[in-house]
Amino acid sequence: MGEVDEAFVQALEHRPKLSVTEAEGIPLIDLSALSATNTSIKNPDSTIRDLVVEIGNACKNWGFFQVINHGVPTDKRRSIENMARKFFEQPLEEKRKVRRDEKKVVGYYDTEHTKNVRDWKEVFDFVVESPCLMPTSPDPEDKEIAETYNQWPDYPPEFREACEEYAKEVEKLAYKLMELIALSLGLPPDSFNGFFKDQTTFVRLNHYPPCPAPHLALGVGRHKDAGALTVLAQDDVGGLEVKRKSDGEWVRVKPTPDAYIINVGDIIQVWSNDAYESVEHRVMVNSEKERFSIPFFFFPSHYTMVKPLDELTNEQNPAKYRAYSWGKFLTTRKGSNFKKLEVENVQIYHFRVQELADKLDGALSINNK
Ligand SMILES: O=C(O)CCC(=O)C(=O)O
Ligand SMILES: [Fe+2]
Repeated sequence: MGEVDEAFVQALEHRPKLSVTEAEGIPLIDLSALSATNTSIKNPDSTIRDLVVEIGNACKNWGFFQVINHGVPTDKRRSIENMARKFFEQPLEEKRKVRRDEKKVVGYYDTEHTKNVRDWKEVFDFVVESPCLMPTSPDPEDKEIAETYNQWPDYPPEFREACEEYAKEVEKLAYKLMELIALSLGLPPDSFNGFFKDQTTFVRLNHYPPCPAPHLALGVGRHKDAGALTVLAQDDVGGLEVKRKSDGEWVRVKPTPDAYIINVGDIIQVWSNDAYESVEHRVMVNSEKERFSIPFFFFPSHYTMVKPLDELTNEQNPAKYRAYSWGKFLTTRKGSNFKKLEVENVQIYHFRVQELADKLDGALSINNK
């Protein structure tokens, strides 16, 4: 077994077990009720209501589920998968022509770190709305906003079209899922839609090459997704592991052909005031096979102030988080991808009301707003 650069090596307690626990019980949800001609989310009949209960339970108990009969055309998925394969096959100097840097925040990148350990992967990112508006600096006083444009490679020639068409289809699915989630929280279905006007959503093409030391390195280290919802396509190789809520065990999400893996992100956790929690996950690599995956990170507009929804808080269940600016949060995270930080990255628990109270050593009387 070969060795890898020290930058990739996980601390002992975070190294993957090479024996795999398959995730029995990650809910598999059939969305065909949504495409039946006589049903609509706006006017839910009993089939939609059953679906809403299923989605609510999956969000509460797992934070992760898979969907089938989701309405995303298979040919659009095949096409972006083929483009990803062709793009990553190229020599490094070709891929680096569209590399990401501190100014161009999307494009090709092969040195991402998760919690200060380098990931065994290369990625290509593109924003779904181009230009996409984002603050230029994490400094709360700096109000400058910049337009982000995608960088498209010359090869393969159909790359851009395949990416844009795919994103359009997955976006429709993401909106439907947010509507079902709203209903499952007892809210009107369109409760979240307004946050996604001027969205900062991006799609990532992930390529995990075979790794000579899969017992030391990870494709992506343990993390939670910061956005609202992630809609993930994985190929048939497998490697995604989810930290099971019931016992903290890392379990593998078995690939289901053409299904999407959906997970609740930090923003839904905050909006729902912890009714639904964002769950930790990571990606294992293996020594024989390369793996591809395509997450769609559904992100609100930069000017969204993320906080528990008023409809979901009251005197008995006060807001557990202070409002934070999504744009500033995102810019802080993006900036940190370029350096190996000595300190932990910004996390939603930094905005927990309790956290603040603890910090001030009880001097503060908790403000329920
Ligand atoms: O590749 C995967 O299966 C998941 C990747 C992931 O969790 C991420 O990019 O946030
Ligand atoms: Fe993730």
